[in-house]
Amino acid sequence: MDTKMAFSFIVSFLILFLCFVFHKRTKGSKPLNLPPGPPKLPLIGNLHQLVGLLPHRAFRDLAKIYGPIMHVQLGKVSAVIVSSPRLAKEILKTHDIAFADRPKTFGSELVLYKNTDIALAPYGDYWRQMKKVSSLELLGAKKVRSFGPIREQVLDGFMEFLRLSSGKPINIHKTVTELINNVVCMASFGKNNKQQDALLESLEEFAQVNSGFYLADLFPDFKFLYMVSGLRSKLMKLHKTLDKIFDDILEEHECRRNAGEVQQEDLLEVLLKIKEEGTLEFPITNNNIKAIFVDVFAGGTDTSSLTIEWAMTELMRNPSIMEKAQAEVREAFKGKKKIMESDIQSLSYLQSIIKETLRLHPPIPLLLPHVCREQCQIDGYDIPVKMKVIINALACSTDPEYWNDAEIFKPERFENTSVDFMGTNYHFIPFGSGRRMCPGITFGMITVEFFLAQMLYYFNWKLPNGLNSEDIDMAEVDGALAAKKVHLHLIPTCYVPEL
Ligand code: HEM
Repeated sequence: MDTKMAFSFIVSFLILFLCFVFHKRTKGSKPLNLPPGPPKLPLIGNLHQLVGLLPHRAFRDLAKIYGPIMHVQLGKVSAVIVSSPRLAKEILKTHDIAFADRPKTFGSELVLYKNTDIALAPYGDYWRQMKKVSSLELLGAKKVRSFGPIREQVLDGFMEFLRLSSGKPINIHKTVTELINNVVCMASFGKNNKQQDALLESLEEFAQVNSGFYLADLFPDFKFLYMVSGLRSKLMKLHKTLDKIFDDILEEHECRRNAGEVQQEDLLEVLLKIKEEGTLEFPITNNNIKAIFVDVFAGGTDTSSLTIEWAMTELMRNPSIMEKAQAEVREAFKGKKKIMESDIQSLSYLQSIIKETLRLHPPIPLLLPHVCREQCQIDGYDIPVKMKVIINALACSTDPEYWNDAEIFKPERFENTSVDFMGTNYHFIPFGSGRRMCPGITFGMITVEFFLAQMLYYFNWKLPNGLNSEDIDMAEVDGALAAKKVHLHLIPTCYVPEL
């Protein structure tokens, strides 16, 4: 560390400490019966218990000691962590309205145009209106089905790429993410966009710096931290880049519209029409549309691609499950020259594999944070207004009280049961539940299923460099998304179907 950096670090720390002491003296403490939790250190609270660990795994371990409802102090942010299906139901169903808010961060206000997207919009009339638009007009079953030809076109290209790569290792993460980004881009704007890679890169960076675990967000009262930590300039730069990309996309779309080239109703066209009709109670602007596309790209790309990567990883680690899955698709598609999206509905074993993947590797293991709007009691403890509430979906989907052999990959557990991810089985909530539940389930799941079905039908897979299945690194990256830390590389070899 150079002298200048060391100096600014020491000064920040001192100011932080003085602010902390001052705050403690001026604020009277209320006699609330908060949930129990691990002992807290002055200033940093429980942050030291998370250093170098993955929050969803560290919280799951702490819950084994302190119980399924825990109070933690993350710097200056007070949070309640819920880790059991019974209490997740209390928050997401019984007291759904009381916990339907989201936290605001400096980053979300800036990059999401004052939180006017859907995912991080505060609970209220604007959010309700846009959630309805997303569920009915953008991501409803009919609209998602209308993008079938796009998925088929992208997958045809992928299968051709795999045939050409036969015998050579490919990076599953990189390839699948790029292709799903193509699907999302074509569904959103009607065509691929030359800036789509830059868009994805910026959104990945935003997801990282807006995870809620950045120093400045953990001490939100101390605004200077945004400056000294460099987060402010990073976010300003990100906002500028994204804004320019979206402006270019809007301009190009306008030109294509004027030239009569917009044929199929892509998502941008749907939103522009809604804007122009002017029938919404809260009229939307181009900035609101840009904020919604941040959700569509951030929510629609990595979640699906990492599910495919984890599913392939588990299949490589479990050869008998891979064999059974390939037998299912090869029987179902026997004699077909081309696989259409309508053909995948009968693949019940593949669907169980996807559910089991989402159970052990929920892409957003802590869901998106909820915020309490009305003081209420959960399990006898007080949860005050503004308290951040984090639901540990991973802890719920691996709770040994609900799952036998909870840590073992066993798709058969989903056979002959009605347990699904639609938000009513609180021991399995990879998409959340209640008012703030994910509206993109159909879009995400159809993509994951169609990709996996074709990858398993047309190809056999093996690990490169003589690796064994036990050698696969199962570590996750640190961030809001539980992506695989070391990308999965696999060698495809063509399977010639019997006609
Ligand atoms: C495998 C795929 C996906 C997974 C696992 C997933 C998961 C989630 C989760 C856990 C939440 C938060 C729920 C909560 O806080 O209680 C969420 C919210 C959301 N997701 Fe997804 N998602 C996926 C795909 C998509 C897609 C494809 C889109 C859009 C194209 C999307 C858009 C959204 C939006 C807009 C929200 C915010 C809803 C709200 O706050 O009201 N997601 N998603």
